[in-house]
Amino acid sequence: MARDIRVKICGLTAAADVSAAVEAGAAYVGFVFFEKSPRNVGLMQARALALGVPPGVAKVALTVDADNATLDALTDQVPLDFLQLHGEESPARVSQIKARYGLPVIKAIGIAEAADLAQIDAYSGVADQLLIDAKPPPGATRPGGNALAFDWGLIAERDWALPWLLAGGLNPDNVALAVARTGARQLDVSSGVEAAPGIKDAGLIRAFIRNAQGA
Ligand SMILES: O=C(O)c1ccccc1N[C@@H]1O[C@H](COP(=O)(O)O)[C@@H](O)[C@H]1O
Repeated sequence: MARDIRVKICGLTAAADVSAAVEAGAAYVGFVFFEKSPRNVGLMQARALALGVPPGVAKVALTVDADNATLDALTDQVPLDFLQLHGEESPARVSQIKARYGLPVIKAIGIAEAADLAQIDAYSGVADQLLIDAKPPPGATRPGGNALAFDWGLIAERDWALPWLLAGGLNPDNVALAVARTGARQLDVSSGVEAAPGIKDAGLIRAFIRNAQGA
């Protein structure tokens, strides 16, 4: 039987990839605003992509420790449904951003060991959703999008009051196991549906969502 799993396809840079994600059944599409990422998009590029997203599919902007000037321009130019904060934003900064922009916030938390799970509680009162991702490896040039999974056993049998997404190293081959091990109802993927860093593959997007939903 098909599972009711909501999928976010992140790091979209082309209209054809947005269409592929939407047609495959994505619940969220994500645009990366981080210059060191191969998936980085400019404001006008993101605006054009976001305007092509149909109602019912949430548009998410991913930023990393962005300042107010950057977020002012972003939220002014690009129609958005969520901000995904993927840096070291403190709980106080998350609250400030929520109040200033009036958008729900997804806060990314990097996990490498059990002690990192304490971060989840720290953000539970302020974020609208959590994104539980692998902590970047030493020397990484970006805090996510590294095709790296964490030990799913660390969150097996766990649940939190907030809605949450599982991320980090997911791909069409491991997604069913990830869902079975963690009980995640929402998933986020970027590298695992790419032919090369920053180049999405429509076939992999379709396979990911199909395998995630067990269809
Ligand atoms: O995708 C990026 O380049 C990126 C840059 C900076 C922060 C986060 C980024 N990606 C997010 O990381 C997770 C996991 O990605 P992956 O599936 O392991 O490639 C996901 O939320 C991406 O959107």
